[in-house]
Amino acid sequence: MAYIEVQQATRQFKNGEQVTVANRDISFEVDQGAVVVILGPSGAGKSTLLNILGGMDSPTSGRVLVDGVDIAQFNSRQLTTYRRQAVGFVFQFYNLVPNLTARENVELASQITKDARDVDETLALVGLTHRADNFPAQLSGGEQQRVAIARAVAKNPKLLLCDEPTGALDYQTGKQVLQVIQDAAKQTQTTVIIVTHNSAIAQLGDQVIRINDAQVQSVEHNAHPTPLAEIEW
Ligand SMILES: Nc1ncnc2c1ncn2[C@@H]1O[C@H](COP(=O)(O)OP(=O)(O)OP(=O)(O)O)[C@@H](O)[C@H]1O
Repeated sequence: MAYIEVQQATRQFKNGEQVTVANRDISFEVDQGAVVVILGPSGAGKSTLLNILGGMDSPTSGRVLVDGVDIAQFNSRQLTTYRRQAVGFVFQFYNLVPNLTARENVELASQITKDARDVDETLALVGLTHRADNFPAQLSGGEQQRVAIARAVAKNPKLLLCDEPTGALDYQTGKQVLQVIQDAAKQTQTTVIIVTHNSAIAQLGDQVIRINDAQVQSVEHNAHPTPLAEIEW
């Protein structure tokens, strides 16, 4: 059985008379430890899908099996536990706590998880040992994003969800950050889902899911993902 199985997931939003279908009959499977890129234009429904996988939202209908459990059936308390224990998030704008140091930001995440990784080892994993005592404002964008990755990975999550993780970074820094995500994921055997509208990033995925107009357009398996150093965008 695949690690993630999304089966005909639909998410509708109702606003008075108006109904928006953000995800329509979405189905795909993901193997454990895979790096998956979800690609699609603005408004295609990527964030909606990521929110569902991350337990921040539930589909209106359909099943979302993660490690054999249907999270679409979870009540809000179960979703909170799922988010806390099973999911690491990396956002476009880092979302670090400004008055905590890099180490303290990572500690904050590890403290709420049962099976957390060692904080200093995790900072070393993202190459930030020397910046551990700095506050976010003292760090570059790329360094802040690496703290955010460390914070997500420190929870030892089943799933690492990244929403446009390079969206606020320049070209070279963006590449370095993707490399950190890829290396951290492979070393920790974490399943990674990266949402982006940048089709160049798709080449690094073990799997690429293209979404358009709320639906899955194609699912591609990549036996030989392109090494990041060779990807240009
Ligand atoms: N809470 C909501 N209420 C109503 N409509 C929503 C809500 N969230 C998303 N939508 C609509 O669902 C559709 C898909 O939105 P979504 O944010 O998932 O797309 P996206 O692919 O992530 O876009 P972007 O790349 O611009 O973030 C859009 O038409 C959006 O307006």
